[in-house]
Amino acid sequence: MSPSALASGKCEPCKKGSPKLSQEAIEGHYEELGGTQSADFSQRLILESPITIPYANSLLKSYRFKNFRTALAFTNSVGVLAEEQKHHPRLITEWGSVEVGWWTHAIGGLHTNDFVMAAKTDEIAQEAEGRK
Ligand SMILES: C[C@H](O)[C@H](O)[C@H]1CNC2=NC(N)=NC(=O)C2=N1
Repeated sequence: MSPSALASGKCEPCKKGSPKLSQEAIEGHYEELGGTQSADFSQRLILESPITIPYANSLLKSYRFKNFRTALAFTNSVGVLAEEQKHHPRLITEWGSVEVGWWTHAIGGLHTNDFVMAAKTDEIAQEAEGRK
């Protein structure tokens, strides 16, 4: 799947028994997302953390903005997408940046939904006002 294929995907209902992605599938999707990155993005994948932290096995990315207003507008757009797709991120909005975290709490790990949402979030960011 290319980044644009991921971005045009739809989230499927995810229940407790849904399978987690394999390490191989995660790395494949992660590379696909990498194609949409630009230098001012920082994206990292936290996998197999030796300590128990709430966001181990999640897909995190910081998007930078010129001020708080534009960061908040982007946050709200991602929120609208989340409600549409019924898949919800962790959002940390600060002056000049928003950190978006995707993971699937129903399975305690990463699902294709997370990569679909990350690709859609990148698209929103590309159109967002006040990107830095
Ligand atoms: C019933 C509802 O669709 C589920 O609880 C959804 C809601 N949004 C969700 N969002 C995320 N990130 N992970 C989930 O497992 C999840 N489950």
